[in-house]
Amino acid sequence: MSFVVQPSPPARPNRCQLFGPGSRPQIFEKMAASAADVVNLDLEDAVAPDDKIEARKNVVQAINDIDWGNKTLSVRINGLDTPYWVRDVVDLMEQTNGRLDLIMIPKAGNAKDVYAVDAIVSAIEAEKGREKRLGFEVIIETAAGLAHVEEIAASSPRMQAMSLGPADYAAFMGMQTTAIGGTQANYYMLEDPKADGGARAMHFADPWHYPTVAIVAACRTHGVLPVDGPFGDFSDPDGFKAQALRSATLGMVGKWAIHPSQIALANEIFTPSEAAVAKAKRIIEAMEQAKRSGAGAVSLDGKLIDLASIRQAEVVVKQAELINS
Ligand SMILES: CC(C)(COP(=O)(O)OP(=O)(O)OC[C@H]1O[C@@H](n2cnc3c(N)ncnc32)[C@H](O)[C@@H]1OP(=O)(O)O)[C@@H](O)C(=O)NCCC(=O)NCCSC(=O)C[C@H](O)C(=O)O
Ligand SMILES: [Mg+2]
Repeated sequence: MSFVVQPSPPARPNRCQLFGPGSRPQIFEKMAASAADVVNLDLEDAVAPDDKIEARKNVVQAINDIDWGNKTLSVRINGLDTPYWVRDVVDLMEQTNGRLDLIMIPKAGNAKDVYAVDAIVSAIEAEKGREKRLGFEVIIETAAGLAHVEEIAASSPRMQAMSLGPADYAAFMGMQTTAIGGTQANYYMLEDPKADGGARAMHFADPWHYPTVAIVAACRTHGVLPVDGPFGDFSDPDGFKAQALRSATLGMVGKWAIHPSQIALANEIFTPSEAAVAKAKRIIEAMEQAKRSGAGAVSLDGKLIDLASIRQAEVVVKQAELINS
């Protein structure tokens, strides 16, 4: 046990982050009317270089003009290795009305990347006398980002969320795939040749397991929301759900949607089911009784529960309360 208490992440739902290119203003109203908790207007990789300036203008106008309701509103700026990002930040800070909640920093490679954006945002916030502090979210999608994941999570009090970007991650790691997330056909093990009469079933492994766990650990240490990134094949709802279930099981709180058909899937998987909440409440109740009778560990439905079970059950109950609040 550490003397350092694990800080809580921001208390807001983040089950689904819906992305849309800044160069496609026709869909902005649909994004605002969607059931996603977070809307991400994109200035980065979904916008062609020739459209960057126009997309920035569209996004500034949309932030000011559209009713975004109670959504968390975020803009993904261009990467710090491009000529666009400084103007992205300055225009968002100087030309919008204060509705913007977050800036998403793509390809964050170390804490200095976040510091650079923080310096500009802090200066303009102070100059303009803005009372609402803009938050940051980052994408871990490079080898450097993964190597420095913890310092990035700890980089600024503005940090609210951290996503895995499987497409760029695969590219920067030199992985042999062009798919965006999900099962990789060549990442499997064959059953022992001596087992099952030599039939040799294939067992697919999860190439996203390591970065997912690294992100979750860094986020949980520093009070940041860990989020699963995009699943590119929007014609494969089962594949999306399987990926989302894996990341939810490992501690992530939500997933990106790159098409409206993925919003309900993400919301379903990252909302604890009634059965899961009921079971969690039974565990808490049983442990309350156990504590009153002086026991630290008891059995419930033929299984061990102890004080750690309370903490596990509270994760489920708190997540459900957050969503229903
Ligand atoms: C993927 C798309 C290009 C598909 O667009 P489209 O062909 O228009 O789809 P549909 O015809 O099926 O659309 C059906 C209706 O839904 C509306 N629509 C489409 N997309 C969106 C959206 N994102 N938000 C809201 N509404 C949307 C259409 O207008 C249709 O409406 P209607 O006509 O009224 O029925 C497109 O979905 C798209 O652009 N998606 C977002 C792409 C994006 O932002 N990508 C960036 C994030 S992923 C990434 O960057 C990788 C990551 O960084 C990494 O490294 O892993
Ligand atoms: Mg990317």
